[in-house]
Amino acid sequence: MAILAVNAGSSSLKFSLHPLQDGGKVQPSVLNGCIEGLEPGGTPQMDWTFAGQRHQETITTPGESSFQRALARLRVLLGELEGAPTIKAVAHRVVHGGQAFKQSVVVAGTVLEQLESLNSMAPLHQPHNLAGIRSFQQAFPNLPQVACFDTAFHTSLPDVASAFALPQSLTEQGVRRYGFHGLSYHYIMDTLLEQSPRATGRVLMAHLGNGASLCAAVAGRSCATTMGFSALDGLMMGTRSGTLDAGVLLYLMEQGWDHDRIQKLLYKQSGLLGVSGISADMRRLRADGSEAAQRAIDQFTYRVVRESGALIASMGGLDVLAFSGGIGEHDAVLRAQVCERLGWLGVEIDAGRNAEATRDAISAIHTSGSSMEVWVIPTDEGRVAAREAATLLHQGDDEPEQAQELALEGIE
Ligand SMILES: Nc1ncnc2c1ncn2[C@@H]1O[C@H](COP(=O)(O)OP(=O)(O)O)[C@@H](O)[C@H]1O
Ligand SMILES: CC(=O)OP(=O)(O)O
Ligand SMILES: [Mg+2]
Repeated sequence: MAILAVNAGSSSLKFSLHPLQDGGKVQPSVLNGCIEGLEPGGTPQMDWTFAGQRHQETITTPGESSFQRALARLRVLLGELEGAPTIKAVAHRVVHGGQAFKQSVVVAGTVLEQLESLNSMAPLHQPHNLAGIRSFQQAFPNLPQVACFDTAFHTSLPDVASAFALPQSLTEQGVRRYGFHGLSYHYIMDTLLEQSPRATGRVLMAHLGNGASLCAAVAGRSCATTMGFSALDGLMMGTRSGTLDAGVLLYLMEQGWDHDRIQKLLYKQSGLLGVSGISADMRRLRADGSEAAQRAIDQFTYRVVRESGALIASMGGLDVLAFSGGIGEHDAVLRAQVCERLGWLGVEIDAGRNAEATRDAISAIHTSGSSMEVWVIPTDEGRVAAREAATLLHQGDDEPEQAQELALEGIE
């Protein structure tokens, strides 16, 4: 038996298959894949690795939309893989759980409607996450669908960190900091706790990918984070501005900018792409070498350092720093510059270990004289989602009246 973990985005669908041990313990994935080109009119391309073999193909399966075509192909693929375990449930990454969902939930009753009411708080993610759940419900009607929230890891935020300096009535309505990338932080935190006794102290985790954020955790629990009410706050990102003086929005509104134009600006035209005018992709900017590309990289680095300082101060110091996400895992120059600028804290990394850490493995990159540990942790949001689903279903298994026949009959 296994759990299929799914991360449905605006233009991509990431999936991984996690076998379950007896007792419900989740194993690392045996199948990992990504389908890109899912935007309307796009040509879906699937890239997947099974049993150590990588495959790539252009999806030609017919269907109403590129997402439906991709899903139809994925169904067939899951049935074709020789020796793959039977799927017991599908675990979906859903970025926003709002005030109501503080932990993972089996999607039933009004859950989808409640989650839909949060769409405008994460317009780049939530509608696609939920469309993914609906499509998988139709494609695999016999399987439980489990929603696993990015916001759940941050429900431990103290009020002082989660409330904005706004009237209490708005805070009570739910206008407050939720924080995101929680599945990733959950994974990084658990990994650090397995690797180092110091991880029970003050930890700063940097998830630097297309979306980017920082999380401060003490005793394994989130106590401050840079993303807020929406996934716009905090660090500069691939196409998002991060923290912005709200006065800029008032100014733009006075200039006649409407909601949709401002939303597009903040979510799709800013960040590395907006500043460089070249690309949202850090690899392309590093390779470009132009002044505009360097300006965007410098600003990204500066913002990581500045926000790190704020979060470290909120914890009163630091014991462990961890880099993750596409940029955090691969970009040794970024890691070196961030650590150098935090040198006043006593952090020191080994240049050789830092350069080597660009491989897909957990690495410690600090020197023996460093006052804090520095780790590179390849994140695995799918594994956390699968684990959450396995736990929920295991609880369900203990209640005989809820026992269901979960065999994957839908797959031809
Ligand atoms: N070798 C690399 N060097 C620098 N940046 C990289 C490298 N590999 C990937 N990245 C960057 O990682 C980012 C994507 O991160 P990822 O966590 O995969 O994003 P997401 O899951 O949000 O789509 C892109 O900006 C990409 O350029
Ligand atoms: C919440 C968020 O920004 O997610 P991602 O990094 O996947 O875009
Ligand atoms: Mg991501």
